[in-house]
Amino acid sequence: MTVLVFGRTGQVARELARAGGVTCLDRAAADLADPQACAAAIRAIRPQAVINAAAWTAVDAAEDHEELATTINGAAPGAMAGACADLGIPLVHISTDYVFAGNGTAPWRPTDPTGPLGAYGRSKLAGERAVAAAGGTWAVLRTSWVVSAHGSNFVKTMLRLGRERDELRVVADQIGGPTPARDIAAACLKIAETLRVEPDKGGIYHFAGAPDVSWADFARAIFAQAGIACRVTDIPSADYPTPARRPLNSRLDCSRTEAVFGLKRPDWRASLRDILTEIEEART
Ligand SMILES: NC(=O)C1=CN([C@@H]2O[C@H](COP(=O)(O)OP(=O)(O)OC[C@H]3O[C@@H](n4cnc5c(N)ncnc54)[C@H](OP(=O)(O)O)[C@@H]3O)[C@@H](O)[C@H]2O)C=CC1
Ligand SMILES: Cc1cn([C@H]2C[C@H](O)[C@@H](COP(=O)(O)OP(=O)(O)O[C@H]3O[C@@H](C)C(=O)[C@@H](O)[C@H]3O)O2)c(=O)[nH]c1=O
Repeated sequence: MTVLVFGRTGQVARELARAGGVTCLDRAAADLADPQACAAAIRAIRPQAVINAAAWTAVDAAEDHEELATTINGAAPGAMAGACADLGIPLVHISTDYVFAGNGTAPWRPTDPTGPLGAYGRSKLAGERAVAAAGGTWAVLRTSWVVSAHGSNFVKTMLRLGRERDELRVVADQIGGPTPARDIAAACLKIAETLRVEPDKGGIYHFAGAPDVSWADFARAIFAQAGIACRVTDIPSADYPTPARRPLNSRLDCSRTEAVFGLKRPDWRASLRDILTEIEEART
C-alpha cells in the first residue's frame, strides 16, 4: 500500500515516517493554509491511502487566529477528503478530545454530541464535518494528550520545568488518556489498510492511552519515572487561567475502535519509559 502523509515534523507524522513505507509532505511541499494545494498534491501523487497528521495544534494561540486555524484544521482536511473521494481512496484524519465540552465523567462515545470550548476544538470539529461531507471513504480518529520524544508536548514541558523548580502547580480536575504518538501512527496505518479493502468500516473512532489520569497525576508519573524531585501540587483549572478553556472530562470510550479494528488502548506508562529514554539519549 502506498500511503501519503500530510505532516513530517509533528509527533504523529514522525512516528509514521519511522514506521516506514510512507511518503511524508512537510509544510513546504503542501501548506494546509492552501487547501487546494493539498488536494492537488494527492491528485499528483495518486497514493492508495492518505493520512492527515498535520494540524494547527497551538490551543491558546488559536483563540487569536481562529480563521487561519479553521482553514488548516477545517478546509484543508475537507479538500483532502474531496481529492480522496475522486480517486476512490481512503482518508484517515486525526481529531481530538477537545471537540467535546467535557461535562460529566462518562467516557465520550463517538456518537456523543460535540461542544467545543475553544477555537482549536471548533476548528477540529469543522475538519471532521468537512471530511464526512466529501462523500468518500474516511475515518476520523479522535485521540487525546499526545506524547512522544519529539516536538512539543506535556512530557517535555514537565521535564524542563521540573528540573528548574522545586514545586509545580498542575491542574487536577482535567482527566484524560495520554496517548503515545507511536501507537496513533500504528493505528492510522491499520485503519487505512482496512478501509482500502473494507470501505464500509469508515466513520468516527476514539483511540486514547490508558489509564485515564489527571494532568497532575501524569506529571507525578513523569517525575517518578525520570527521577526528578519536583513536588506536584494539585490545583483546579480555575487557578491556571489560559486563553482557551480545556474540557474537564476528556475520557474517550475506545470500545468501538477495539471491536472494529482490534486496536486496544495502549498503556502510556510503558511507553513513557521508552519516551524518557529516547529524550535522555538525545540529551547526552
Ligand atoms: N498534540 C496533541 O496533544 C493532540 C493532537 N491531536 C491531533 O493529532 C494530530 C497530530 O498532532 P501532533 O502530531 O501532536 O502535531 P504537532 O503539533 O506535533 O505537529 C503539527 C504538524 O502539523 C504541521 N503543520 C502545522 N501547520 C501546517 C500548515 N499550515 N501546513 C502544513 N503543515 C502544517 C506542522 O508542521 P511545521 O513543523 O511546519 O509547523 C507539524 O508537522 C493533529 O490532527 C492534532 O490535532 C489530537 C489530540 C491531542
Ligand atoms: C505547564 C503547566 C500546564 N498546566 C496545565 C494546563 C493545561 O490545562 C494542561 C495541559 O497543558 P498543555 O498546554 O500541555 O495542554 P494542551 O496544549 O491543552 O494539550 C492539548 O493539545 C491539543 C493539541 C489536544 O488536542 C489535546 O488533546 C491536548 O493534548 O496542564 C498546569 O496546570 N501547570 C503547568 O505548569
